[in-house]
Amino acid sequence: MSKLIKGGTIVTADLTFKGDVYIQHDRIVAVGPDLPHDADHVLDATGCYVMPGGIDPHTHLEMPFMGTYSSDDFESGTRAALAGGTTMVVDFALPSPGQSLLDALAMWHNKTGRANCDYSFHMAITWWGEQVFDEMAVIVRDKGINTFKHFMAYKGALMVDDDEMFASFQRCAELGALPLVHAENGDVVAQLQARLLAEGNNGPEAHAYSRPPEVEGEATNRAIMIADMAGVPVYIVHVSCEQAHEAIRRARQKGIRAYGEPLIQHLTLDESEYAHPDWDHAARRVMSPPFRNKQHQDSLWAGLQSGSLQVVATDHCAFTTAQKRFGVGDFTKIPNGTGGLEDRMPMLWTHGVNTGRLTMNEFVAVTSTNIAKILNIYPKKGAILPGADADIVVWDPAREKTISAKTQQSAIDYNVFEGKKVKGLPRYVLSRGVVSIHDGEVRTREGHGEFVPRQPFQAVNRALSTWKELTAPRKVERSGIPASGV
Ligand SMILES: NC(=O)NCCC(=O)O
Ligand SMILES: [Zn+2]
Ligand SMILES: [Zn+2]
Repeated sequence: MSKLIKGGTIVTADLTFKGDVYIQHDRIVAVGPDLPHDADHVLDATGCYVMPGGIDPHTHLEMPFMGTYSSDDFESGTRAALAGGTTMVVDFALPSPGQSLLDALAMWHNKTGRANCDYSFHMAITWWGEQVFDEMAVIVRDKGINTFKHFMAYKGALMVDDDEMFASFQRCAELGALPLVHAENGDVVAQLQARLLAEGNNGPEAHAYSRPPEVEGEATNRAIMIADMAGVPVYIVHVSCEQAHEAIRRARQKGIRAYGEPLIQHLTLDESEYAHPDWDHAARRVMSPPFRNKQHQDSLWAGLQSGSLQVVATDHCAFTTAQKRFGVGDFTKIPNGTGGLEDRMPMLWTHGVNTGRLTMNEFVAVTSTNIAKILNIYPKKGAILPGADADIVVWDPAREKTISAKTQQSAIDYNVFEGKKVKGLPRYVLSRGVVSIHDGEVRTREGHGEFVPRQPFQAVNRALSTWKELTAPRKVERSGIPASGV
């Protein structure tokens, strides 16, 4: 079965040119001007940009969290992803304390039977011991996972301490894996939460008061310094503020390989949402870190423009209004998380490309190609090249809509972007060659999604260990040692 995407402008992370894309089965086989018309299906891309499908490296589908499960599963979540131009998601396998990493991974694989697009996993390190140390090697060498997530927050649940993090980061360095970090100082958050509650501050706005930017900036800097001491690169998820961005920027200027991932929510929504008089409105926007002010947003945009931040994700972790109401009277019980999978690409195009904050090529870089390279799956993903998977979005810059929960794919009953107008939407979305969005209509295929294995890193980890070895502390050999003074 062959397909031809005809008459569009191909936009990649580094090139923009007129051309067609020829697909056979699930792969791109040719890219260039005026390719032959003999394909089984021709998709008209006139007036459109033909780009690599988006990759969202941060989702929590059907995640057990705060006494409930996030409400989008791998079916509705990947359907929402495709509707918005995202053709691959990377979710998190979360072992419970004491649980084998391999058992947790098997549990997460069991959730994916109805996935509509390709997916992969990060493995979370939620506890530490010899078993975890040993199983990390199996995860990397046999299970196709090269990233390990560490939560510095959620004290008493997912949080790990510095000791555990340093041990795990060193293991990542040995295995050619990349540590990911949720950087918030969980001890300080816990104290601030208790103080706010004691003062009678129990509404959703107190969630934001309990997680000021300093909590994130301190933890980000600590994670980066620990990674540097362990001799491993580090990827900071959901960077929301200048303090965290500044720590990443400063580290990068010193040659440290630190990556930063802002979310579309933090780029486009601000803290005023928590002051809304409607409790539900504010609680639906409770996530960690919380939304910030305009200065922090400007910092994140500047980071994407200058390259100090590399990836835009969603952290899609969707809870219904009924679930959010678990926290009426106690903001610490509001399940943390928001949706965004369907809206990431249209919102970033509208607020990034249409405003001149991002070029189209930068858009492709931060939604797809950069993370494909960081995760070691480029050019299978994140590229319009012969041999690449046919994960493609045909993007119509003139297509418009107003975001509404009534028309969304996500299973929840609201949308944090409700009422926002977007200009720039998919005309077609192909998931490994399957036309899943056809002229805006959803034609996803349940079970089509496949696990994408990822090989351990070679170049960066090897370069870092070579440098660490060269600069390691060495004993000074002395010829004459004076006798002890006693
Ligand atoms: N971000 C959030 O509030 N919920 C999802 C879990 C996490 O990433 O911290
Ligand atoms: Zn997080
Ligand atoms: Zn997350």
